[in-house]
Amino acid sequence: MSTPQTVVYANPELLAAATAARLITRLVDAQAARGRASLVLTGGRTGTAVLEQVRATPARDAVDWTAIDLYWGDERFLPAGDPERNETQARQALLDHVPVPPERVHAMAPPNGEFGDDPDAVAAAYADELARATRPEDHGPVPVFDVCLLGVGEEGHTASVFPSSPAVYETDRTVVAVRNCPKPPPTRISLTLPAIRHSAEVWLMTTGGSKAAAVSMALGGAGEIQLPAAGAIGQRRTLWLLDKQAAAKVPGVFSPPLA
Ligand SMILES: O=C(O)[C@H](O)[C@@H](O)[C@H](O)[C@H](O)COP(=O)(O)O
Repeated sequence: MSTPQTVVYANPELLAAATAARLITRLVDAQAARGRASLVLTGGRTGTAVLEQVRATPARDAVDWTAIDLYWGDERFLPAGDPERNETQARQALLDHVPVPPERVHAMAPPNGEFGDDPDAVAAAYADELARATRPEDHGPVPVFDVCLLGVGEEGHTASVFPSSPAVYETDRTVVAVRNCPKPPPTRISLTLPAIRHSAEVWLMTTGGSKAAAVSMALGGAGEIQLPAAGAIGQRRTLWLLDKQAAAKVPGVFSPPLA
């Protein structure tokens, strides 16, 4: 497992633009090496802003969008097309603007989809889909995602794994239903930390002073039960991508001048 690296940006806009550039380069490198790439998307303002920046840059066309598999780290259990679904927001931000084949966009099913309104059934189906997508070299129940994008909540959640929740104690399943979420909507589908940790690289991205305490605790050695984001670690790389406000309580980190 990798040791977290921290990169601080002067403001959220620079974080989103620079992370979009970093992501494009990472995907291009993965495709150059293996002819394909896999990416786990996240909901939330920061994750969506990064996708919007990917869409906006000409460099996006360096990625072969027909040779990428897209997954989600979590999904709000809302009907297809609901504006609050992470899938809806990702499609509007980027996916509707690049030629990813529909069969390579692996959305978590909605309650009005083929697996019905039982979130446990939807979670199990997504776990099966991930298992089917694995190759022998993945050596596990989910693919080794090239990059797993994640946000961070004020109290330290990531994906939809919340502090001291049943999901954070999950050691076997790769995808679970989450109920009674402190962050609406109350019902979600989420990768578990063991699934997230199967990624080659995990990028946690967050901004704003309200996240500073959680970021400081996560990077200061907090345990994953109380601070699930602390357990989001990549096999080869773990990046914390922060603006100055979110990094304000992280000691000794290089911080650029305010742009
Ligand atoms: O469905 C969601 O809401 C996300 O998956 C969630 O994990 C989000 O990334 C964090 O809550 C941070 O959200 P912000 O970036 O908007 O602060």
